[in-house]
Amino acid sequence: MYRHRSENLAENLPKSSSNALALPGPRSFAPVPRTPRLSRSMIEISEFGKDYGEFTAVGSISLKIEAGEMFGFIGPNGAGKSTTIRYLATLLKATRGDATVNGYSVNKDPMNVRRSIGYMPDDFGVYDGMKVWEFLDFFAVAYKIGRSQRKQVIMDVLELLDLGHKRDDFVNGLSRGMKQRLCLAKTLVHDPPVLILDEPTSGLDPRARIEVKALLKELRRMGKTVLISSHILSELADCCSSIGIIERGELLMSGPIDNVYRQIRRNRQVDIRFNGQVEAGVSILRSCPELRDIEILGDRVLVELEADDQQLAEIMNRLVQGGVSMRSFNDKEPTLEDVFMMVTKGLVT
Ligand SMILES: Nc1ncnc2c1ncn2[C@@H]1O[C@H](COP(=O)(O)OP(=O)(O)OP(=O)(O)O)[C@@H](O)[C@H]1O
Repeated sequence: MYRHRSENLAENLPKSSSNALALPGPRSFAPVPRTPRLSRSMIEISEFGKDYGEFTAVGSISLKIEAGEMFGFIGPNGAGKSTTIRYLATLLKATRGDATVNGYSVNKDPMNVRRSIGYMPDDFGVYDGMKVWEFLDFFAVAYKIGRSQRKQVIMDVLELLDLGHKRDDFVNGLSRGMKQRLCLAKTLVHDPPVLILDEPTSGLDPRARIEVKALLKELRRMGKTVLISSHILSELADCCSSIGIIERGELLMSGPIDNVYRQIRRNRQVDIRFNGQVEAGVSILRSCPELRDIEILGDRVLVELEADDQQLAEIMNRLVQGGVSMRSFNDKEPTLEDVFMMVTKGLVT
Protein backbone atom coordinates (compact mmCIF):
# COMPACT_ATOMS: atom_id res chain seq x y z
CA MET A 1 0.00 0.00 0.00
CA TYR A 2 1.07 3.56 -0.49
CA ARG A 3 1.56 4.96 2.99
CA HIS A 4 0.01 8.25 4.00
CA ARG A 5 1.76 11.53 3.39
CA SER A 6 0.20 14.77 4.44
CA GLU A 7 -0.10 18.47 3.71
CA ASN A 8 2.73 19.86 1.62
CA LEU A 9 3.93 17.33 -0.88
CA ALA A 10 7.43 18.68 -1.41
CA GLU A 11 8.19 19.46 2.23
CA ASN A 12 6.72 16.35 3.73
CA LEU A 13 8.30 13.72 1.61
CA PRO A 14 10.14 11.22 3.75
CA LYS A 15 13.80 12.14 4.09
CA SER A 16 15.24 8.77 4.97
CA SER A 17 14.71 5.33 3.59
CA SER A 18 13.34 4.20 6.95
CA ASN A 19 10.47 6.63 6.39
CA ALA A 20 10.16 5.89 2.72
CA LEU A 21 6.79 5.04 1.34
CA ALA A 22 6.25 1.36 1.70
CA LEU A 23 6.43 -0.64 -1.45
CA PRO A 24 2.98 -1.93 -2.07
CA GLY A 25 2.68 -5.50 -0.95
CA PRO A 26 1.20 -8.30 -2.96
CA ARG A 27 -2.41 -7.69 -3.84
CA SER A 28 -5.09 -10.01 -4.96
CA PHE A 29 -6.30 -7.65 -7.67
CA ALA A 30 -5.13 -6.27 -10.98
CA PRO A 31 -2.28 -8.70 -11.24
CA VAL A 32 0.68 -6.90 -12.71
CA PRO A 33 2.22 -9.61 -14.79
CA ARG A 34 5.62 -10.90 -13.87
CA THR A 35 8.43 -10.25 -16.26
CA PRO A 36 8.22 -13.31 -18.50
CA ARG A 37 11.95 -13.64 -19.06
CA LEU A 38 15.07 -12.69 -17.22
CA SER A 39 15.61 -9.15 -18.39
CA ARG A 40 16.98 -6.14 -16.59
CA SER A 41 15.57 -3.82 -19.24
CA MET A 42 12.08 -2.76 -18.28
CA ILE A 43 11.70 -0.90 -21.56
CA GLU A 44 13.52 -1.97 -24.69
CA ILE A 45 12.78 -0.29 -28.01
CA SER A 46 14.13 -1.98 -31.14
CA GLU A 47 14.20 0.04 -34.34
CA PHE A 48 10.78 1.55 -33.75
CA GLY A 49 9.54 3.80 -36.54
CA LYS A 50 6.27 5.50 -37.39
CA ASP A 51 5.12 7.00 -40.68
CA TYR A 52 1.97 9.03 -41.23
CA GLY A 53 1.42 8.56 -44.94
CA GLU A 54 4.50 9.95 -46.65
CA PHE A 55 5.67 11.69 -43.50
CA THR A 56 8.11 9.94 -41.19
CA ALA A 57 7.43 11.06 -37.61
CA VAL A 58 9.97 8.62 -36.14
CA GLY A 59 12.66 7.09 -38.33
CA SER A 60 14.23 4.32 -36.27
CA ILE A 61 14.71 4.45 -32.53
CA SER A 62 16.40 1.87 -30.34
CA LEU A 63 17.01 2.25 -26.63
CA LYS A 64 16.99 0.37 -23.35
CA ILE A 65 15.78 1.55 -19.97
CA GLU A 66 16.82 -0.58 -17.02
CA ALA A 67 14.66 -1.39 -13.99
CA GLY A 68 14.46 1.42 -11.47
CA GLU A 69 15.73 4.08 -13.84
CA MET A 70 14.15 7.44 -14.45
CA PHE A 71 14.68 8.15 -18.12
CA GLY A 72 14.23 11.69 -19.43
CA PHE A 73 13.06 11.94 -23.01
CA ILE A 74 14.10 15.32 -24.35
CA GLY A 75 13.42 16.92 -27.68
CA PRO A 76 11.99 20.02 -29.33
CA ASN A 77 8.36 20.29 -30.49
CA GLY A 78 7.50 17.72 -33.10
CA ALA A 79 10.62 15.61 -32.41
CA GLY A 80 8.65 12.39 -31.99
CA LYS A 81 8.48 12.05 -28.18
CA SER A 82 4.72 11.62 -27.91
CA THR A 83 4.66 9.31 -30.92
CA THR A 84 7.19 7.01 -29.23
CA ILE A 85 5.44 7.27 -25.88
CA ARG A 86 2.01 6.57 -27.36
CA TYR A 87 3.43 3.52 -29.08
CA LEU A 88 4.84 2.22 -25.78
CA ALA A 89 1.45 2.87 -24.20
CA THR A 90 -0.07 0.62 -26.94
CA LEU A 91 -2.16 3.48 -28.34
CA LEU A 92 -0.39 3.57 -31.68
CA LYS A 93 0.75 0.89 -34.08
CA ALA A 94 4.36 0.87 -35.24
CA THR A 95 5.15 1.15 -38.92
CA ARG A 96 8.33 -0.79 -38.18
CA GLY A 97 10.18 -2.23 -35.21
CA ASP A 98 9.06 -3.56 -31.85
CA ALA A 99 9.46 -2.82 -28.17
CA THR A 100 9.08 -4.69 -24.92
CA VAL A 101 7.79 -3.29 -21.65
CA ASN A 102 8.27 -5.38 -18.53
CA GLY A 103 9.37 -8.10 -20.93
CA TYR A 104 6.16 -8.07 -22.99
CA SER A 105 6.06 -7.24 -26.65
CA VAL A 106 4.14 -4.06 -27.41
CA ASN A 107 3.19 -5.43 -30.84
CA LYS A 108 2.18 -8.93 -29.77
CA ASP A 109 1.09 -8.67 -26.15
CA PRO A 110 -0.44 -5.22 -25.61
CA MET A 111 -2.75 -6.38 -22.80
CA ASN A 112 0.14 -7.35 -20.54
CA VAL A 113 1.96 -4.16 -21.49
CA ARG A 114 -1.09 -2.14 -20.40
CA ARG A 115 -1.21 -3.96 -17.08
CA SER A 116 2.47 -3.19 -16.56
CA ILE A 117 2.30 0.55 -17.12
CA GLY A 118 0.77 3.69 -15.72
CA TYR A 119 0.41 6.15 -18.59
CA MET A 120 -0.14 9.87 -18.33
CA PRO A 121 -0.79 11.55 -21.69
CA ASP A 122 0.26 15.12 -22.41
CA ASP A 123 -3.33 16.17 -23.10
CA PHE A 124 -4.98 14.28 -20.29
CA GLY A 125 -8.69 14.64 -19.84
CA VAL A 126 -10.72 14.31 -16.70
CA TYR A 127 -14.40 13.56 -16.79
CA ASP A 128 -16.79 16.32 -15.80
CA GLY A 129 -19.50 15.60 -13.28
CA MET A 130 -17.38 13.05 -11.46
CA LYS A 131 -16.01 13.31 -7.97
CA VAL A 132 -12.33 12.77 -7.33
CA TRP A 133 -12.82 9.38 -5.69
CA GLU A 134 -15.25 8.31 -8.46
CA PHE A 135 -12.66 9.16 -11.08
CA LEU A 136 -10.09 6.91 -9.42
CA ASP A 137 -12.73 4.25 -8.70
CA PHE A 138 -13.54 4.18 -12.41
CA PHE A 139 -9.95 3.26 -13.24
CA ALA A 140 -9.65 0.90 -10.29
CA VAL A 141 -12.67 -1.02 -11.62
CA ALA A 142 -11.14 -1.02 -15.09
CA TYR A 143 -8.04 -2.60 -13.58
CA LYS A 144 -10.26 -5.19 -11.89
CA ILE A 145 -9.39 -4.18 -8.36
CA GLY A 146 -11.89 -5.83 -6.03
CA ARG A 147 -14.56 -3.76 -4.27
CA SER A 148 -13.12 -4.56 -0.83
CA GLN A 149 -9.74 -3.10 -1.72
CA ARG A 150 -10.70 -0.18 -3.91
CA LYS A 151 -11.52 2.21 -1.08
CA GLN A 152 -8.15 1.72 0.59
CA VAL A 153 -6.22 1.92 -2.68
CA ILE A 154 -7.96 5.18 -3.58
CA MET A 155 -7.25 6.63 -0.13
CA ASP A 156 -3.61 5.60 -0.45
CA VAL A 157 -2.97 7.19 -3.84
CA LEU A 158 -4.90 10.32 -2.88
CA GLU A 159 -2.75 10.72 0.23
CA LEU A 160 0.40 10.07 -1.77
CA LEU A 161 -0.57 12.82 -4.20
CA ASP A 162 -1.68 15.14 -1.39
CA LEU A 163 -5.29 15.09 -2.59
CA GLY A 164 -6.87 13.31 0.35
CA HIS A 165 -8.79 16.44 1.34
CA LYS A 166 -10.30 16.67 -2.19
CA ARG A 167 -11.72 13.15 -2.20
CA ASP A 168 -15.35 14.28 -2.40
CA ASP A 169 -14.83 17.33 -4.60
CA PHE A 170 -15.88 17.42 -8.23
CA VAL A 171 -12.97 16.91 -10.62
CA ASN A 172 -13.84 19.92 -12.76
CA GLY A 173 -13.56 22.15 -9.69
CA LEU A 174 -9.90 21.27 -9.16
CA SER A 175 -7.04 23.58 -10.15
CA ARG A 176 -4.89 22.56 -13.10
CA GLY A 177 -2.11 21.42 -10.76
CA MET A 178 -4.55 19.28 -8.79
CA LYS A 179 -6.00 17.77 -11.97
CA GLN A 180 -2.49 16.91 -13.05
CA ARG A 181 -1.80 15.25 -9.70
CA LEU A 182 -5.10 13.39 -9.97
CA CYS A 183 -4.04 12.12 -13.37
CA LEU A 184 -0.77 10.96 -11.84
CA ALA A 185 -2.76 9.27 -9.07
CA LYS A 186 -4.72 7.45 -11.75
CA THR A 187 -1.50 6.01 -13.19
CA LEU A 188 -0.65 4.50 -9.78
CA VAL A 189 -3.97 2.86 -8.94
CA HIS A 190 -2.93 -0.60 -10.16
CA ASP A 191 0.60 -0.26 -8.78
CA PRO A 192 2.39 -0.73 -12.10
CA PRO A 193 6.17 -1.26 -12.23
CA VAL A 194 6.53 1.17 -15.15
CA LEU A 195 5.30 4.75 -15.43
CA ILE A 196 5.17 6.53 -18.79
CA LEU A 197 4.57 10.22 -18.30
CA ASP A 198 4.23 12.62 -21.22
CA GLU A 199 5.08 16.16 -20.05
CA PRO A 200 3.61 15.67 -16.55
CA THR A 201 4.59 19.15 -15.41
CA SER A 202 3.46 21.18 -18.42
CA GLY A 203 1.25 24.12 -17.52
CA LEU A 204 2.07 23.95 -13.83
CA ASP A 205 3.31 26.89 -11.79
CA PRO A 206 6.82 26.61 -10.30
CA ARG A 207 5.61 25.44 -6.92
CA ALA A 208 3.39 22.73 -8.38
CA ARG A 209 6.29 21.64 -10.60
CA ILE A 210 8.55 21.26 -7.57
CA GLU A 211 5.88 19.15 -5.90
CA VAL A 212 5.47 16.86 -8.90
CA LYS A 213 9.24 16.58 -9.18
CA ALA A 214 9.51 15.61 -5.52
CA LEU A 215 6.88 12.99 -6.11
CA LEU A 216 8.73 11.61 -9.13
CA LYS A 217 11.86 11.23 -7.04
CA GLU A 218 9.83 9.39 -4.46
CA LEU A 219 8.41 7.03 -7.08
CA ARG A 220 11.92 6.32 -8.25
CA ARG A 221 12.94 5.57 -4.67
CA MET A 222 10.06 3.11 -4.58
CA GLY A 223 11.67 1.24 -7.45
CA LYS A 224 9.38 2.31 -10.27
CA THR A 225 10.87 2.56 -13.73
CA VAL A 226 9.86 5.94 -15.12
CA LEU A 227 9.99 7.34 -18.63
CA ILE A 228 9.25 11.04 -18.58
CA SER A 229 9.26 13.60 -21.35
CA SER A 230 9.62 17.28 -20.67
CA HIS A 231 10.63 20.54 -22.29
CA ILE A 232 11.95 21.89 -19.03
CA LEU A 233 15.40 20.46 -19.28
CA SER A 234 16.71 21.64 -15.93
CA GLU A 235 13.79 19.84 -14.37
CA LEU A 236 15.00 16.51 -15.68
CA ALA A 237 18.63 17.08 -14.69
CA ASP A 238 18.25 16.32 -11.01
CA CYS A 239 15.46 13.73 -11.38
CA CYS A 240 16.70 11.49 -14.13
CA SER A 241 19.34 8.80 -14.06
CA SER A 242 19.53 8.65 -17.84
CA ILE A 243 18.35 10.70 -20.79
CA GLY A 244 17.68 10.41 -24.50
CA ILE A 245 17.75 13.35 -26.87
CA ILE A 246 15.47 13.05 -29.88
CA GLU A 247 15.16 15.37 -32.86
CA ARG A 248 13.25 14.93 -36.12
CA GLY A 249 12.39 11.37 -35.23
CA GLU A 250 15.94 10.21 -34.55
CA LEU A 251 17.59 9.54 -31.22
CA LEU A 252 20.71 11.68 -31.26
CA MET A 253 22.14 10.51 -27.97
CA SER A 254 21.15 8.43 -24.99
CA GLY A 255 22.65 6.94 -21.87
CA PRO A 256 23.28 7.49 -18.19
CA ILE A 257 23.25 11.21 -17.47
CA ASP A 258 26.85 11.16 -16.17
CA ASN A 259 28.09 9.53 -19.39
CA VAL A 260 26.26 12.09 -21.50
CA TYR A 261 27.87 14.92 -19.52
CA ARG A 262 31.28 13.24 -19.86
CA GLN A 263 30.86 12.94 -23.62
CA ILE A 264 30.24 16.63 -24.01
CA ARG A 265 32.91 17.52 -21.47
CA ARG A 266 35.46 18.06 -24.26
CA ASN A 267 33.42 21.03 -25.50
CA ARG A 268 33.91 23.34 -22.58
CA GLN A 269 33.28 26.95 -21.79
CA VAL A 270 35.78 28.68 -19.57
CA ASP A 271 35.22 32.03 -17.91
CA ILE A 272 38.56 33.77 -17.19
CA ARG A 273 38.99 37.00 -15.25
CA PHE A 274 42.39 38.58 -15.82
CA ASN A 275 44.16 40.84 -13.41
CA GLY A 276 45.12 43.38 -16.09
CA GLN A 277 47.27 41.90 -18.91
CA VAL A 278 44.20 40.99 -20.94
CA GLU A 279 46.01 41.34 -24.28
CA ALA A 280 48.85 39.04 -23.21
CA GLY A 281 46.34 36.48 -21.95
CA VAL A 282 44.23 36.66 -25.10
CA SER A 283 47.26 36.26 -27.32
CA ILE A 284 48.29 33.08 -25.45
CA LEU A 285 44.73 31.75 -25.71
CA ARG A 286 44.58 32.51 -29.45
CA SER A 287 47.74 30.46 -29.95
CA CYS A 288 46.10 27.37 -28.43
CA PRO A 289 44.92 24.86 -31.07
CA GLU A 290 42.08 23.86 -28.71
CA LEU A 291 40.48 27.32 -28.96
CA ARG A 292 37.10 27.37 -30.77
CA ASP A 293 35.73 30.78 -29.85
CA ILE A 294 36.66 33.77 -27.74
CA GLU A 295 34.65 36.70 -26.41
CA ILE A 296 36.38 39.61 -24.67
CA LEU A 297 34.34 41.58 -22.14
CA GLY A 298 36.83 43.99 -20.54
CA ASP A 299 39.05 42.00 -18.19
CA ARG A 300 36.67 39.05 -18.47
CA VAL A 301 37.21 36.60 -21.32
CA LEU A 302 34.85 33.78 -22.27
CA VAL A 303 36.42 31.00 -24.28
CA GLU A 304 35.10 27.86 -25.89
CA LEU A 305 37.64 25.08 -26.02
CA GLU A 306 37.72 21.56 -27.32
CA ALA A 307 39.91 20.13 -24.63
CA ASP A 308 40.02 17.29 -22.13
CA ASP A 309 41.03 17.86 -18.49
CA GLN A 310 44.74 17.43 -19.25
CA GLN A 311 44.68 19.89 -22.15
CA LEU A 312 42.77 22.39 -20.04
CA ALA A 313 45.40 22.17 -17.28
CA GLU A 314 48.11 22.78 -19.89
CA ILE A 315 46.35 25.92 -21.18
CA MET A 316 46.19 27.24 -17.63
CA ASN A 317 49.90 26.49 -17.18
CA ARG A 318 50.72 28.33 -20.39
CA LEU A 319 48.95 31.42 -19.07
CA VAL A 320 50.72 31.23 -15.73
CA GLN A 321 54.13 30.60 -17.32
CA GLY A 322 53.48 33.51 -19.70
CA GLY A 323 53.33 35.72 -16.60
CA VAL A 324 49.61 36.42 -16.94
CA SER A 325 47.86 37.01 -13.64
CA MET A 326 44.27 35.79 -13.26
CA ARG A 327 41.66 36.41 -10.61
CA SER A 328 39.66 33.38 -11.63
CA PHE A 329 39.65 30.54 -14.17
CA ASN A 330 36.22 28.99 -14.12
CA ASP A 331 35.57 25.83 -16.10
CA LYS A 332 31.78 25.97 -16.43
CA GLU A 333 29.94 22.72 -15.68
CA PRO A 334 27.66 21.91 -18.58
CA THR A 335 23.96 22.06 -17.85
CA LEU A 336 21.36 19.87 -19.46
CA GLU A 337 20.54 22.85 -21.70
CA ASP A 338 24.17 22.93 -22.86
CA VAL A 339 24.05 19.21 -23.61
CA PHE A 340 20.81 19.63 -25.50
CA MET A 341 22.08 22.58 -27.57
CA MET A 342 25.35 20.86 -28.42
CA VAL A 343 23.72 17.59 -29.37
CA THR A 344 20.95 19.15 -31.46
CA LYS A 345 23.47 21.46 -33.19
CA GLY A 346 25.45 18.35 -34.10
CA LEU A 347 28.47 19.52 -32.09
CA VAL A 348 28.54 16.28 -30.15
CA THR A 349 27.63 12.87 -31.45
N1 LIG B 1 -1.78 11.72 -36.35
C1 LIG B 1 -0.80 12.35 -36.97
N2 LIG B 1 -0.85 12.54 -38.31
C2 LIG B 1 0.15 13.16 -38.97
N3 LIG B 1 1.28 13.63 -38.37
C3 LIG B 1 1.37 13.47 -37.04
C4 LIG B 1 0.35 12.83 -36.29
N4 LIG B 1 0.75 12.80 -34.98
C5 LIG B 1 1.95 13.41 -34.94
N5 LIG B 1 2.32 13.81 -36.16
C6 LIG B 1 3.56 14.49 -36.51
O1 LIG B 1 4.63 13.69 -36.08
C7 LIG B 1 5.70 14.52 -35.61
C8 LIG B 1 6.07 14.09 -34.20
O2 LIG B 1 5.00 14.44 -33.34
P1 LIG B 1 5.06 14.17 -31.76
O3 LIG B 1 3.72 14.56 -31.21
O4 LIG B 1 5.53 12.81 -31.52
O5 LIG B 1 6.19 15.20 -31.32
P2 LIG B 1 6.63 15.62 -29.85
O6 LIG B 1 8.10 15.46 -29.78
O7 LIG B 1 5.83 14.91 -28.83
O8 LIG B 1 6.27 17.16 -29.85
P3 LIG B 1 5.66 18.10 -28.69
O9 LIG B 1 6.75 18.31 -27.72
O10 LIG B 1 5.30 19.34 -29.43
O11 LIG B 1 4.50 17.38 -28.13
C9 LIG B 1 5.21 15.95 -35.70
O12 LIG B 1 5.71 16.53 -36.91
C10 LIG B 1 3.71 15.81 -35.77
O13 LIG B 1 3.13 16.87 -36.49
